[in-house]
Amino acid sequence: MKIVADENMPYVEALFAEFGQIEFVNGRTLTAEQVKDADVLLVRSVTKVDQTLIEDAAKLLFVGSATIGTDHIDLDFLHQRGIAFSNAPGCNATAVGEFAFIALLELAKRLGTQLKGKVIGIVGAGNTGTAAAKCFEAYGLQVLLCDPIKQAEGDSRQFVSLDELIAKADVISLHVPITKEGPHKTWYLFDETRLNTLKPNTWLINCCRGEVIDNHALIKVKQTRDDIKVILDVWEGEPNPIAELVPLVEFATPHIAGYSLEGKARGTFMLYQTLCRLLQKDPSKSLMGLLPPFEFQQRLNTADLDENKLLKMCRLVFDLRDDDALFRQSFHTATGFDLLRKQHTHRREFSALAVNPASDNAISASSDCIKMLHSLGYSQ
Ligand SMILES: NC(=O)C1=CN([C@@H]2O[C@H](COP(=O)(O)OP(=O)(O)OC[C@H]3O[C@@H](n4cnc5c(N)ncnc54)[C@H](O)[C@@H]3O)[C@@H](O)[C@H]2O)C=CC1
Ligand SMILES: O=C(O)C(=O)[C@H](O)COP(=O)(O)O
Repeated sequence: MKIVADENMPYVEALFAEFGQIEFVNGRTLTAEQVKDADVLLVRSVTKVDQTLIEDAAKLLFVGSATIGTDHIDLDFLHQRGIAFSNAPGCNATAVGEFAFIALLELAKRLGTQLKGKVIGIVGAGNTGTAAAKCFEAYGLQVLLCDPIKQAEGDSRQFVSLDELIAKADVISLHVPITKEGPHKTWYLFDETRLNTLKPNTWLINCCRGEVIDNHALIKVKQTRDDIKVILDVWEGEPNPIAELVPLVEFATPHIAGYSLEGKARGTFMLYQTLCRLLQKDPSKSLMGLLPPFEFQQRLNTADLDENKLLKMCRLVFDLRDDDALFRQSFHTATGFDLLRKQHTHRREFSALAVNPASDNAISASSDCIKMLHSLGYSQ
C-alpha cells in the first residue's frame, strides 16, 4: 500500500509505517502526478484536494485530513468517487481554546490592564469555541455565546444574537468554520459595516479562518479607530497576509493556534483509527504512547496568583511573544509564512503540566487558585 503524506504532519511514520510505504511530500505544492499511484492520502489544511489533484489516482481508497476545518476538501467529489474521507474534528480544540486565553492575557499585559472582569463574546460554540469558553469561565469571566445553528438545534446553553454579543462583549473571539453560502455564512461575517459597530475599546481575536474578517475593511477601520485591538492567527489570502495589516495588529501569528503537540498527535491518531476501521484492523498503537513527558518543576506561591503570575504559568507551556516576533520578521518573504509553520516548535497543552499544592502551603487561599488552574486544564 502506498501512503502519500504531508511532510509536516507529526507521527505519520510511527502510526502508518505498518500499512506500507510512506512518501512524504510538500502539501502546498502537491501535484496530481505525485498522488496518482497512492492508496492513502494524508493532508493538512494547505492542500486543496479536488478533482484536479486526484482525478488520476485510481487506487485511492482513503483521504485523511489531520485538521478540524474541511474547507480545502471537495467532499462532493470524494463522495462521487466513493473515496472514504475523514478529518479530525476536535483534535486541536483545546489548543485553540488555550491559545485564545493566553493571547488575551498577553494583550491585557501589553495594554497595562487586566483581562479579569471583561465580558467575553464567543462566536461559534462548537469544539474550539467551547474549549475557549471553558478557559474563560475557569478564570471567572462572563461568557456570551452566539451560535444560531446550535441554538436552532436545541443546544441547552444560553445564546445571544451576534448584534447583542457585539453590543455587550468587551472581547470577541471567533470560532466559526468558513462558509460561503446560506443564512449563516461566515465569509466576511465581520465586514466593514459590522466592524464599525464594535463598541469602543473592543478586543477582537480571530483564530478560525482569515476570511471571516474582511481584512481590507479591517485596515480601513483600524486606521480611524485605534481603540479596537486585534489579535490575528489567521489571515485573508494565506500564505500571503496583507502586509499593511500586520503593524495594525497587536499580536500576529502564522495560523498556529491549533499547534499543540497533543493536538497534532490527536489529529494524526484519529486518521490512523479511521484507516484501521476501514481496513478492519485492530489498532496496535495508542495515543498516549506518542507523547513525550513534559518535565518541569517550579515552586509557586499560588496563594496570591494574580493575573501576572497566571500569565507566567501560561508562558511555561506557550510564549506567544516569540511567535509574534518571528512572524513580524519573516511573514513577507516568499516562503516565510509556511516556514514559520513548518519550523514551529509545537507547544504543550495545559494538561501536560501537573499543578499540586506544596505540602507546607496547603492553605485554603492557595487551594482556590489550584482549583482554578485545574479547571483551566492543568493536571493534578
Ligand atoms: N487557527 C487554527 O489553527 C485552527 C482553526 N480552526 C478553524 O476553526 C473552525 C471552527 O472549529 P471548531 O470549533 O472545531 O468547529 P465546530 O464545527 O465544532 O464549531 C463551529 C461552530 O460554528 C457555528 N457556526 C457556524 N456558522 C456560524 C455563524 N454564522 N455564527 C455563529 N456560529 C456559527 C456552528 O454551528 C458550530 O457550532 C474550523 O472550521 C477551522 O476552520 C480549527 C482548528 C485550528
Ligand atoms: O484544524 C484546522 O482546521 C486548522 O486550521 C489546523 O490547525 C491547520 O493546521 P495545518 O493543517 O495547516 O497544519
